[in-house]
Amino acid sequence: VDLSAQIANMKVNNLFLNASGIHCQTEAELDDLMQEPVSGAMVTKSMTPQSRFGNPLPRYYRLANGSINSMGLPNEGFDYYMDYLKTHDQIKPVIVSVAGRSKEEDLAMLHTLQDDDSYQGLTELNLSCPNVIGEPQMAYDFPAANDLLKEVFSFYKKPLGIKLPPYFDLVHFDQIAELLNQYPLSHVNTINSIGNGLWIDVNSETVVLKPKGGFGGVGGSMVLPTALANVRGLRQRLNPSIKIIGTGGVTNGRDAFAHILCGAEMVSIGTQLYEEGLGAFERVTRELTDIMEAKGYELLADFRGKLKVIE
Ligand SMILES: O=C(O)c1[nH]c(=O)[nH]c(=O)c1Cl
Repeated sequence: VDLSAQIANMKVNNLFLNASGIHCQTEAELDDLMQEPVSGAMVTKSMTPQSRFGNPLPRYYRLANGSINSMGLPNEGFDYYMDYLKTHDQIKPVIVSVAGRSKEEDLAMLHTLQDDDSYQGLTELNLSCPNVIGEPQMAYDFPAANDLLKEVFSFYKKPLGIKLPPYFDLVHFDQIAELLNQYPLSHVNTINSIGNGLWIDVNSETVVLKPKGGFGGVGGSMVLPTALANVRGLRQRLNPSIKIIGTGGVTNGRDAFAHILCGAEMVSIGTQLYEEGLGAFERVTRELTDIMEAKGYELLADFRGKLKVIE
């Protein structure tokens, strides 16, 4: 799938997809996403070479205005998802999310995808999982990320995007964009959860997640300002050929509209999709369509990236 081809004159109805990790680990969940009539694409749970149970429970907790998770990359393993693609009609593009626990694991999975002539899909290299115990986030280690991407693009010739964590300093927007602009990326998906937050139950004076002493990635409506900043900051700095999937904090049509104003080509829904169910796609799409009609916009391209600043 070439996102730009799908994006050309996209109307609202195929704008949305799930955030990786949400309703996308098992065959049954993937079938639900495949059959869901409104979303325009879907992404798998980030996969590792072997299946993983992930971190001990409790590892997800809903907050008043978001979520915190320390799942620890639970997934069915690379071969399971390859089999899924080979045995199911792709009614919509399936983005394959890859998250090796080392450079070697990333390269091994990407070599297999590159060498598999039957695989013509869009792949997303997740450089931003914050919850694998003892593993630093590659996307915060610029030299290591550059080494990895240099090696990846020496052999990987199919469409490839990367999933980034949020950055919080404009100098880091400059640095990651300068790094990424060297490579023929299909897209950047930003943001992943805000890593290593901490939530406390004051009544019991206890953390709410078991792994990592309670530290986990934060998502949901409270991360919208950070998500919008990262979509906007990267859109302003990345080559136009690198599309942006906006992820983070989308709960309604207004949030999706804001992501598109910042330059998002497609928009993921994560925490809200998990809490509300797949019906969120239809609701958010309807809300966005209503906003567009009220404003006189017919196409997403009519306002994409056209955020105004105060002169
Ligand atoms: O703990 C996880 O599985 C996880 N959780 C996240 O919030 N982002 C990720 O990329 C991953 Cl891989």
